[in-house]
Amino acid sequence: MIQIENLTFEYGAGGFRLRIPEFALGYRDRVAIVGPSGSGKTTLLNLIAGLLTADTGRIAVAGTEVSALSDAARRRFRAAQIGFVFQDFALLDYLSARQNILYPYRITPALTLDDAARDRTETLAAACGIADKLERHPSALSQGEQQRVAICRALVTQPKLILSDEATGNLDPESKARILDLLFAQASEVGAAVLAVTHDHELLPRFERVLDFAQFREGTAT
Ligand SMILES: Nc1ncnc2c1ncn2[C@@H]1O[C@H](COP(=O)(O)OP(=O)(O)OP(=O)(O)O)[C@@H](O)[C@H]1O
Repeated sequence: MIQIENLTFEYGAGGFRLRIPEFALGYRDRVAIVGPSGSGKTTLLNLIAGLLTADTGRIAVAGTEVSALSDAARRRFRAAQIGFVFQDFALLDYLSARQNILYPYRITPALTLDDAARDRTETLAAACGIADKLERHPSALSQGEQQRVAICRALVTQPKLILSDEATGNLDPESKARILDLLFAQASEVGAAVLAVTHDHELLPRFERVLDFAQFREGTAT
């Protein structure tokens, strides 16, 4: 699902530099990313999603080289293939929770907003415990509720790749386990791969593999 070779990326000359010689994520894989704050975990997710562009090297997602696409094509590709739970949720406050969840359908002509998508919104919201909050706007929701809206939005399009940046960070332990169950259940249903940044070490046994960013610190990696 993801193939990375000789990736380098720098935030401007002299800025933080990420170098990953090789990384592969198979279809249906569930891999956790751990590592110190500031080690580049979010940067990697943004590169995979095409929100940042690598300086050198290759990132292929589902066989498509993301950096070779035009901006518009990359947006379409991301919306159709990738569900991204952002660390800061990235919700739009002028929209209700329901409209936020269905937002990918507004911005992606290739996605059809049909009854199935509306039903999935209800099902996901119920599974996340926010079914009665769907008409509220993000500013009237708690951090944990906003996070769950962001999770529903990432899953509603049934993406083949789920990128999650601390998707359970603002939740209590019981909710964390439940949300991870939901992410994995959704992933299994559509055969999706999961790549999840987490600081919750108790969740790591749930993943097949852990990518530790401590190894990339001095620009050396395996
Ligand atoms: N837009 C930016 N411009 C310049 N530097 C940036 C930018 N975004 C992040 N950085 C720097 O890049 C480094 C990696 O940041 P990143 O957010 O990828 O780390 P992280 O491992 O996800 O951290 P955390 O666990 O705290 O979320 C940090 O030193 C950060 O300050």
